[in-house]
Amino acid sequence: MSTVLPKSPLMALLRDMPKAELHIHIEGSLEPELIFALAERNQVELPYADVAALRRAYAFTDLQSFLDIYYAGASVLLHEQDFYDMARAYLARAVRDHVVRAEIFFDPQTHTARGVPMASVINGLYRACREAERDWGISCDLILCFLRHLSEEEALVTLAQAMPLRDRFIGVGLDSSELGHPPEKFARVFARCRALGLRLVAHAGEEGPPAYIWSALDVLQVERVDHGVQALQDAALVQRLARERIALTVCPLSNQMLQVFPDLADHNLPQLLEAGLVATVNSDDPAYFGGYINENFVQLFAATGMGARQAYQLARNSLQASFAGAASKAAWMEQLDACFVRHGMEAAITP
Ligand SMILES: Nc1ncnc2[nH]cnc12
Ligand SMILES: [Zn+2]
Repeated sequence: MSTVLPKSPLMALLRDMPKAELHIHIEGSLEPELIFALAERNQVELPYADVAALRRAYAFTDLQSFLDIYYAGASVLLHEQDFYDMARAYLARAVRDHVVRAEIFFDPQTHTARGVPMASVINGLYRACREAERDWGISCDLILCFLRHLSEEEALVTLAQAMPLRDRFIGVGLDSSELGHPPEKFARVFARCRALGLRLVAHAGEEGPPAYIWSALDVLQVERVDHGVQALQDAALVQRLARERIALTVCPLSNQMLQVFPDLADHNLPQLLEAGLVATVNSDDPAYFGGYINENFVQLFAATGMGARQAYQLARNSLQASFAGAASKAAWMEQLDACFVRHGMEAAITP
């Protein structure tokens, strides 16, 4: 349930500023209403009577308690059109939050395990991306995630299944249950992806220890770390992340809902910025965690007391850390500066 917050110039700026969303699981954007509509369309039985009963189940104690419900929700996705509808709905919502660039995670193994063809998953999502670019001017690309609770052999099979559609996704990631499944379990599949020229990211340091962030960097050679909030426990790791300008895709409302930081006021994002890290704000699974990207910004800033300078830094970080081309990034940076001037916040963008 989102808190009602006072309208202030800062909150208006947070909502209006152009930003990139770099950590969004498309299956986590499935709203309960769409889950029920797809269940009916596809004749899938759900273990919940109605939307309200499903929403009542969204009381999570940790990552695993969320994942169990998230995978159940995804069971209604069967046909290419379902994947298209889900991504179209997310992208329409992202445009309203002034997202100019979205790098969208998807979990193919959740679907291929139920007999859904890989092509249905990728083609539906891909068509939604291209049409959103055409219709709304948002830039978007897909990142295929391997489920880390499954084996590396299964990840290798998944990669082989996706190869005929290699031009339809730009990178790979690693998600699902973190504890007990360290990044190095996926060394070979990531090496293969690197050789294929795919961009590399991985969830690390959400619930897991700093050691998982080290191995995501050293073994998988990722370019960004998803979450990474546990990095602050390790001063040498913070130095490394800052020196190499490795971005962290932080998800405040997710961290609150999964009890990583039960109180948003205690979230360590202000300290991550203070330490010189390239932190960004993202929504993770917005349909489950109470808000899309702007809600993450607004609630985090209201709880921590951060101001316009941090807003500028976070928006810049997101655009800079995206896998978009240099010309697009330069254009978005200009739009960002213009937005701060329009809001009378020039002081926040002067060095
Ligand atoms: N927050 C999260 N962590 C790991 N895997 C996920 N899959 C969807 N959301 C996730
Ligand atoms: Zn995530």
